[in-house]
Amino acid sequence: MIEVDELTKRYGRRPIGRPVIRRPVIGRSATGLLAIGRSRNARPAADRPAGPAGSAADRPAAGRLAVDRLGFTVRPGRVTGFLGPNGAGKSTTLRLVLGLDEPTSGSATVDGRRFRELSRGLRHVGALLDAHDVHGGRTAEGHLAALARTNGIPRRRVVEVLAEAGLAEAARRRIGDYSLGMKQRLGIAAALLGDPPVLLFDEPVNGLDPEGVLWARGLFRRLAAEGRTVFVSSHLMSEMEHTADDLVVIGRGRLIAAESLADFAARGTGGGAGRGVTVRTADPAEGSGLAAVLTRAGATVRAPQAAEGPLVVTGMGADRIGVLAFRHGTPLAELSSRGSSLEDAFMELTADSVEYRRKGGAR
Ligand SMILES: Nc1ncnc2c1ncn2[C@@H]1O[C@H](COP(=O)(O)OP(=O)(O)OP(=O)(O)O)[C@@H](O)[C@H]1O
Repeated sequence: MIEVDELTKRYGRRPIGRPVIRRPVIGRSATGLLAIGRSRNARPAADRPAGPAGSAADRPAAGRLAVDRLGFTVRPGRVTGFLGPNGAGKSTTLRLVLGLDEPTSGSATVDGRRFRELSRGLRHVGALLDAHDVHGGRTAEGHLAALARTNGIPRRRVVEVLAEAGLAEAARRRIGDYSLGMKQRLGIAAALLGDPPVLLFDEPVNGLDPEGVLWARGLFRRLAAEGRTVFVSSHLMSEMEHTADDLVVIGRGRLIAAESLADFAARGTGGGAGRGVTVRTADPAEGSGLAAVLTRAGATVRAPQAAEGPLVVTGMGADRIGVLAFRHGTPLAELSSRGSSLEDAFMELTADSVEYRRKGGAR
């Protein structure tokens, strides 16, 4: 179980125009998990070379409240999706949970203890934060073997997780030659290495092909079915709706929702029937009869624009429409929900938190 309580992170000021210094944190902790993460803290000002006098590099950027009194619980035996628009604070929260950054206030614990207090490292928590945080000159096998060695994990696990991730044949190739999707698979393999009860994945399906996405979804479901805590971040609701049992949704560092997927979907416009259902009858002439039946049952029916066009029904779900059509003896050629209520709920609830969007454009 992961518990986050009043967690707050305010980043310090850093000069404009300088990149974030991302220092490897390998060896900073005996846990070994830190070997697959990096600190994103900028170097302290005194530590940095000065920029040209009066340049943008000398002007301080305002400190950034990336995580703002965040509180939620991630339960075992379930896949929990961690959602929010770009820059919402998801990666920062995951780094705080993993002890890779210090919170300004509040706490994050894994099974009741701060991550740094956990002695079993990768055998307690597995994480994929950034698939690129690997040594390009190593082979996948060498990388995993090194992690296994420093965490007291049997060598046979390296072979097992490489097979699980579909990388058995590429195990002896340089990671530098891997595609993004292969690096994601390797990152997931590394998270599984210690057979941990708690797993965190930051945007794990980025770069995966459709087969890879299906594999990852199946894997997360299986890990949860085994009783593990599975926390998966994404900025896309469509990724989560096939995988997650629960959702934690944040925007601008603040909690927007922490509830089951079903409860979250019910918040969408019309509770699932908001965008309507497309209904096409096999015989266009039967459409008006069905429209009358549906209207009597309480639905709103928009008539087809052309004789052979579909009806658009709102205020009633596809399942109920199917039952009424069946009872009325009307064969259907098409019955489909128009868009997802989850997507609606996500867009509506995070609308005020979206920071980066095209001016004058649709979200
Ligand atoms: N080391 C840092 N120093 C200063 N600001 C930072 C640092 N790391 C992140 N931020 C800022 O904190 C905010 C939250 O960033 P974070 O990467 O946690 O968001 P995110 O939800 O993971 O976004 P995305 O989906 O785009 O990856 C952003 O405004 C980001 O610019």
